[in-house]
Amino acid sequence: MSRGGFTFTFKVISCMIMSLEPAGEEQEKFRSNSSLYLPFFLHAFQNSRNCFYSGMKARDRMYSMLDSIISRRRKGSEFQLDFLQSLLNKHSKKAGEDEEKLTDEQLKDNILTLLIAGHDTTTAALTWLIKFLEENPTVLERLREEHQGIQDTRTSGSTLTWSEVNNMPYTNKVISETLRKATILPWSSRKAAEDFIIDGFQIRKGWSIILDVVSIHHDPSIFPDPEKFDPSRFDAPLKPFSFLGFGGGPRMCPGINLAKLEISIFVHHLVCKYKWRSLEKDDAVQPTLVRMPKNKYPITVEQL
Ligand code: HEM
Repeated sequence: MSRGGFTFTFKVISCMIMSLEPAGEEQEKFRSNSSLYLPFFLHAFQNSRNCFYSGMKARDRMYSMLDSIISRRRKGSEFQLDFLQSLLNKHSKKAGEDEEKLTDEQLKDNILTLLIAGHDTTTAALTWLIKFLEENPTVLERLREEHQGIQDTRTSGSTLTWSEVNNMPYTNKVISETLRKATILPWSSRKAAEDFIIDGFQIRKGWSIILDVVSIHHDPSIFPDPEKFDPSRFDAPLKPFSFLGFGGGPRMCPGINLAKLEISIFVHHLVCKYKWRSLEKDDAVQPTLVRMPKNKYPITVEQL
């Protein structure tokens, strides 16, 4: 699953951010370079010099590809309605303006940040979701009912409309429960803005703080029977900051709506058209920055 999920999420994100054609040569080059760049992040804690070297080289190749895309756009030989174009429109220097603009280096860093932050997380979310659905047939059945209901009331075509995507209450709960149980990003960090005391511990202004999100998401006083996959936990509003699947506060994930949109569309087609079965039973988690099933959860898929 994970390889297919990786390709799918990469194509969606690279298309939205900088209009790379889903089957084009640039898309393929970007995808293969970013799969070399990612291990550098994911294994940062395992200190691998090989990963670091090949990751930096892949980053430089992506920078030079971005240079040529940006130059085509600046010359006007290419125009697209995408995120890169809105950055370029806002950050091109115009005569008489003294507003601070992003440099091309900063522009390229922003694009790479979105690509890197956006697709591996979404791939992991889809992989866990497929695993949890297979392990919980009653949840799958209810989810399928929601999506078949959408299909049955549609008068034409198979493309989801904006209002259909925004009216999937059970799917939203399944996504949240997936992110709670799997906790794809296991920790977040913050710097204390002021002195404070928490549970009797004194924290000083300026200290770096690591939040252990796995423990919060598996705290039985907040989520009773925490190992159970139970989307109904999200029926009622939760205590603030107890669900941190996309983080919280001003540094919360800016890609939350895009991620939910991608997952909802994927789920719709998956549960309406297919059934699947895992090929291996293994609950181990890969101990990397983005938590994935260690065996990448191989499955066989059949049409319904
Ligand atoms: C299921 C998919 C995703 C999950 C689970 C996820 C989760 C997270 C989490 C937990 C954080 C840290 C928030 C905090 O510290 O409070 C984060 C940050 C971030 N995410 Fe996501 N994310 C996902 C998809 C995306 C997508 C699609 C994009 C963009 C295309 C994106 C871009 C970012 C960026 C740029 C940050 C850093 C924000 C900052 O530091 O100010 N993420 N994400």
